[in-house]
Amino acid sequence: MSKVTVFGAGSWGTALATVLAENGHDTLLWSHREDQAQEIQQQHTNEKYLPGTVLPQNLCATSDVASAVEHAEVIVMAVPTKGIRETCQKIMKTLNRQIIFVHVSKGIEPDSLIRISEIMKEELAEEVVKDIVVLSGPSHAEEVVKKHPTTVASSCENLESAVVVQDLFMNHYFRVYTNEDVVGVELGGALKNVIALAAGVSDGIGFGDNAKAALITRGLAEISRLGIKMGANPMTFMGLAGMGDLIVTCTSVHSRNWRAGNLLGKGLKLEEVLEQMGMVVEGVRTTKAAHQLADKYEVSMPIVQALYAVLFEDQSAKEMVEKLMLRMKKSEMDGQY
Ligand SMILES: NC(=O)C1=CN([C@@H]2O[C@H](COP(=O)(O)OP(=O)(O)OC[C@H]3O[C@@H](n4cnc5c(N)ncnc54)[C@H](OP(=O)(O)O)[C@@H]3O)[C@@H](O)[C@H]2O)C=CC1
Ligand SMILES: O=C(CO)COP(=O)(O)O
Repeated sequence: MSKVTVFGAGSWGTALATVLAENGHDTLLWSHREDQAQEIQQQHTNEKYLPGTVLPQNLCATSDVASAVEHAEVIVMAVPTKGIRETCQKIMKTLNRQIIFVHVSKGIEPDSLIRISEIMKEELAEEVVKDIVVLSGPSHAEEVVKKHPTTVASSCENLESAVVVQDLFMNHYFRVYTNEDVVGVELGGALKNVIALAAGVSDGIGFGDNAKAALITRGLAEISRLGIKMGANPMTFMGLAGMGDLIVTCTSVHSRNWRAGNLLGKGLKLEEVLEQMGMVVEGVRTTKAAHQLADKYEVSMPIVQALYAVLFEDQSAKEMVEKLMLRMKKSEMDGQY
């Protein structure tokens, strides 16, 4: 049994804390809101993020950072990308020993253009980090708490730590594979959100399965092209953190990115969509980052460009689809990998 603290009590942090508690680990869930920590601790629910779910009785919660840090042999970071720096800074105030960090967030920081593990390395002192492990794959929180079979990858350059995290989470409904390609696993998880937004837009406009299959397939080509230039193993994009997560996010009503895209496709403005969602839509900031990365690495990413124009340049989604379709003709294999 290990002592684990999960930082971030949204849908995913709560679902993962549930898996850990059910696996018998002494699990503490940290929320930045006192009322939410109390709800989880006393009523064993998290109604805003996982309505109707009864959480394990042995799952404890707190909003006190110092006791959350004190508890942890392993820390799981489950806050949205934009909260990673701030949460690491809070943890650094009292952490005085070396532990394994796991992160489960799926984003890339605009402007700095760095991945989550790189952000964490900037904010956490070397002396307190044994390793940073990424846990990522096709895994909607809503299905995990129903114990529906789910598979993810545990990724770290140090395989030993990836295995430690595999062992922490593995059970009969949550299967964890190891993968040593951290760059590919982080990029796959972040960039699929951009394509899922586009798939939602397509569905919102009223296009059908042909269009969605095109977005998934050509989206994967864009992700792979960029990922390979950034040093990822191409095979990762065929795996759970690549194709697997792309499929689940582009096709599931659970996906906030798909749902946000769907509302955009129906004609709502981005600000209206984000207000209506009330949960994190990582793909919006990551579209900005992906657009910048395409420029930086000189990679052709037409779907990313089209979505950027819809989100940030007030272009009509329908017109952007037409532009995508009427680009210069090419071979399917042109600049593919
Ligand atoms: N949901 C899922 O199925 C999956 C999500 N992920 C990834 O996990 C990450 C977290 O997503 P998810 O749990 O779904 O998001 P949610 O929107 O469900 O919850 C976000 C949680 O983070 C809290 N929060 C927001 N900003 C901060 C901050 N600065 N410091 C501390 N806490 C903060 C929110 O609090 P408040 O209520 O006050 O806003 C809320 O509790 C994302 O990167 C997502 O891509 C990965 C796999 C699956
Ligand atoms: O990453 C996820 C599933 O693997 C969750 O996707 P959304 O953030 O779009 O809900």
